[in-house]
Amino acid sequence: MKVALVGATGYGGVELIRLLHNHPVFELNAIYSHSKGGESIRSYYPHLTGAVELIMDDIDPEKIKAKSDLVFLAVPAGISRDWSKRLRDAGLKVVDLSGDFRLEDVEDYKKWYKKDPIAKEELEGVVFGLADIVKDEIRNATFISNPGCYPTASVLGLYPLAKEKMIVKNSIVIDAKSGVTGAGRGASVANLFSEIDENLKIYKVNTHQHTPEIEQQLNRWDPEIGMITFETHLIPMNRGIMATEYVDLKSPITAEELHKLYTETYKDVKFVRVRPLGEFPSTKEVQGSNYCDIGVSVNVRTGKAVIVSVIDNLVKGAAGQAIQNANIWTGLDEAAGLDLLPMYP
Ligand SMILES: NC(=O)C1=CN([C@@H]2O[C@H](COP(=O)(O)OP(=O)(O)OC[C@H]3O[C@@H](n4cnc5c(N)ncnc54)[C@H](OP(=O)(O)O)[C@@H]3O)[C@@H](O)[C@H]2O)C=CC1
Ligand SMILES: CC(=O)N[C@@H](CCC(=O)OP(=O)(O)O)C(=O)O
Repeated sequence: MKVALVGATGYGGVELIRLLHNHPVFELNAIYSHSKGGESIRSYYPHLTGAVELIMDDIDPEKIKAKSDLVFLAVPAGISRDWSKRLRDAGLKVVDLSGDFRLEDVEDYKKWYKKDPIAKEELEGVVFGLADIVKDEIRNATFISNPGCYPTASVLGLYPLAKEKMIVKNSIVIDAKSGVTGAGRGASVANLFSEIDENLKIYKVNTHQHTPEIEQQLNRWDPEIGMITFETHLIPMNRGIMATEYVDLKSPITAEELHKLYTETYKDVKFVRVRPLGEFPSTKEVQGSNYCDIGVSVNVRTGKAVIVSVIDNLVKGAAGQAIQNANIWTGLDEAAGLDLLPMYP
């Protein structure tokens, strides 16, 4: 099946190029950029020399449709919405990596993304593609909205407790850290080496746009979960997210019982790996892979459940999950092209 990529010059785009290069069915035959049409992707990413030397074209939905059946759209929120519509109108299947279509409440989008809300009709048929959990919804989608990086780690970390309705209202605290590639390739002073190296910064305190996305998903499984406290930090590394979730539970539970809940929930879920009790994952242990690794514990003094979930933001948090979604949507093995061991060390 021929697939296209819009937003090829970005970090999400170039990670899609890497993963699609070895895909057994999807053939990436065309890539697009709004400002670099006519130029070779190699000139922006020399590591692709001799392997992928496609020339980028201007974004033209009709032209894309003539060449490909499915498109991965990896452009910023606020820009994605118009391209999504035009690509869908041209008859393409679209997997969108931006935050534009993730929030069911359009007022939430306005409030947290500080952009004009999307018309409700535009959300019809959109599926929030949390690929490890909602496979049946994905098979019946008309459009896939790929989850955000932090929400992927956080929601997979909390799903077993949410579906069993074990969480005390408004009690969830998520302390999350990300590598710098999460911010994309665009230059900014805040992301200079001299600002990031040997530094740890909290950002978007109580205002992060992924807050309502996490709440929306958790409240689907348990409407009593309410609101969360979600804080994000930038750490001096390229790839990786660690989300540590602190939760009050309605009834006391032992660490063994909690661990059993997680291992049972995820026993048939290929890309979520629950670590043995007492072991906690680190970001390097999933780097370059589509895995989300989880460690669980109970603080016996306070009774809080403490869950640690890690992903590679560019793979499970973006390109990998997008391909997993496209695999499921088109009837392929969900792991096609994604059976990658993490790069270690
Ligand atoms: N980085 C990450 O870890 C994650 C990213 N995402 C999401 O994926 C999407 C892409 O992110 P990322 O690759 O990191 O971002 P980058 O900043 O690295 O790249 C942005 C891309 O968007 C394109 N673009 C910018 N403006 C426009 C426009 N007006 N019209 C069309 N294309 C445009 C750029 O193309 P050009 O070359 O023409 O400038 C570039 O290819 C975003 O929505 C982001 O939120 C989601 C999860 C994780
Ligand atoms: C490190 C870093 O800056 N990460 C970005 C992730 C943004 C992102 O992925 O944007 P969406 O809202 O489109 O999902 C952030 O925290 O805003």
